[in-house]
Amino acid sequence: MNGFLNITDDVFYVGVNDRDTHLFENMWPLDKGVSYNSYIIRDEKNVLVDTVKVTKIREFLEKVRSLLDGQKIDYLVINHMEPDHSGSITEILEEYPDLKIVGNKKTFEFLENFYGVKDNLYEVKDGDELDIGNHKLKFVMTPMVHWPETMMTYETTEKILFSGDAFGGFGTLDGGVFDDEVNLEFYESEIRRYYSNIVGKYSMMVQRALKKLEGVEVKYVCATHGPVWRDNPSRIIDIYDKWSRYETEEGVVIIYGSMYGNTEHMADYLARKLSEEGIKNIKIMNVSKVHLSHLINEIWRFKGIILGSCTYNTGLFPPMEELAHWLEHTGIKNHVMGIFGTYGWSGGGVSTLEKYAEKMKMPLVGESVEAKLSANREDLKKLNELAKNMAKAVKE
Ligand SMILES: Cc1cc2nc3c(=O)[nH]c(=O)nc-3n(C[C@H](O)[C@H](O)[C@H](O)COP(=O)(O)O)c2cc1C
Repeated sequence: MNGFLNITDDVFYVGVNDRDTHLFENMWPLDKGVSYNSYIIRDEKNVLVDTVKVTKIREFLEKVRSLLDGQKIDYLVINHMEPDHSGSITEILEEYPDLKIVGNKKTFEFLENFYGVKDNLYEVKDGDELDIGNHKLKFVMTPMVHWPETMMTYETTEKILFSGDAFGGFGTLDGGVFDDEVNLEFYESEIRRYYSNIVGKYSMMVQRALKKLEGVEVKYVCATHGPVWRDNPSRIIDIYDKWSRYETEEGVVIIYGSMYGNTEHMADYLARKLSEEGIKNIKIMNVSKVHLSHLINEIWRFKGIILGSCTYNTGLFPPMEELAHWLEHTGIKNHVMGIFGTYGWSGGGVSTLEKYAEKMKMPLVGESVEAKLSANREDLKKLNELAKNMAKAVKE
């Protein structure tokens, strides 16, 4: 999107799209890119809220300059110090050397350590307010959502919540910027992929942050990534509440690891049986092919997980091992699990998954199914049973 965009008469979107970066944080595939959102409030004092990744500095500065048209920036509010938002601070300071940087104590530690900046600081604490004319900013500390210094800035006159990374997600803003202009199904999925992989580990802190916002009227949610919510801001707040309480939808994700197709065959069989039991949301995903972030996204969404692994060198198929490790890292809760797999001689895949389920405190819906090399008639019967139990468990 070229140029700046009005959110209200005095509040503007000056963010940028990144379609160049392959991996966010050098880990998460950006198939559909990402936006770095930044905002300006024009008033007696002009305020810039967050900046953008430094690779996009030229486009960003052009937007800021053309909007301000020679006026200065009085304050730069830093809600989050991760470099995809703080990366342009040095350049902004070169252009607007007199501005005051608004942040909390932790923000300023990061600011000095990252960029050597320690002057012109305006420190705020939870609940502090800053009067900039017609608008007033109130600062809400939201530590560990998902860094220690994270905070939100609430503009009390127009009721705009500048929320930092909370409520944000992947996906560039391709023309549509507001929730009423875009395909929400796509963005909600990408917001959940961001949430489940990056923020979800800190769900308890998200809940704390949401409690602080209870009773606060929010007419706009302006996050640092993804769409601006003006039509239905409570929708994204409610979704976040749900995800951070580990609330799930009825459905089952079957993730399998298979070298020669025998374990995959069992996954297909299970899925058909689940369908016959009336489950509509069924996803079969190949752990070797689909990126972890997409697997975790679907797992976070649906109540039922069925993991299937062939045995490899007495244990789990390595890509399944990686998924299991990462899933544990996210701290996911409130799911039910089913297990199946194959082996050739001594086994090890299924028993490793069973130990994993116990460690994860994920109840097994039924007996695991372990086939020797390929599923025989007896194994299929057991898979049928597993599907029935899973269908029952996710409907509860
Ligand atoms: C490289 C390799 C290592 C294996 N290691 C074991 C093992 O340690 N123990 C075992 O019981 N089976 C082992 N197997 C046998 C597989 O688990 C078995 O062939 C299974 O049917 C493979 O399932 P798939 O067709 O879904 O790939 C191994 C197979 C391969 C190719």
